[in-house]
Amino acid sequence: MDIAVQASLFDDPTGGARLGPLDGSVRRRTLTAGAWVDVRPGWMSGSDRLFADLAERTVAWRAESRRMYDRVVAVPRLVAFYDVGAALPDPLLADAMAALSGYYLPELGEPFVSAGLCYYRDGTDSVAWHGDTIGRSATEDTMVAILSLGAARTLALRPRGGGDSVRFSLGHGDLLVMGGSCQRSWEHAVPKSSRPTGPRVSVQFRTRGVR
Ligand SMILES: O=C(O)CCC(=O)C(=O)O
Ligand SMILES: [Fe+2]
Repeated sequence: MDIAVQASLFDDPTGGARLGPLDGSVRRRTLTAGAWVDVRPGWMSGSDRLFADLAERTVAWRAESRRMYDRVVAVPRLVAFYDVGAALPDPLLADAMAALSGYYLPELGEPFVSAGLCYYRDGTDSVAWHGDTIGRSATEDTMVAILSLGAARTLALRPRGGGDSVRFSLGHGDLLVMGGSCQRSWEHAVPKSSRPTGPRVSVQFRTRGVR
């Protein structure tokens, strides 16, 4: 590759990343009890630079070692949390949050304001079954929007109190949104993978007062 071209690629602060449209390209799957999941594969393209930066450079990852949500869950993974008003580790994440807020505002009635980041270093990192039920989501419908970067991992959902689970494979740049009663009436997990699995970063956008 020509040196000048290469230099200009590095100069591009987005690293060539681009968010596709949401209008007309989000597919909704209705679950039971007022829960639903929206999926938009390949929402962010060209996100290799963003992924590498988040994984290795711009995020102060910490180990998670606390009681999480409504039960004690195993959380072998690294995390970082950007609460309302905090500068996100990359302007692309601010763009993503703004785009999600705009698209979902008519249905959600409020913007996404926080970002939780999780780093799954390999297939042995995971998060066990839980709902995001800290705060208003314990009693109210909400949405949790997930932008997945890096290696593909399964996000599994199952109804609380038993029933068949539903599995989604989340790949590089994919968007998945859990909505309605999903945090209260269903649980979700990222199971361990026994196959060789590369690193993955998950970005979860939530509304005010929801963890
Ligand atoms: O890794 C994911 O995409 C899901 C993370 C999650 O459920 C959580 O942190 O609450
Ligand atoms: Fe969660």
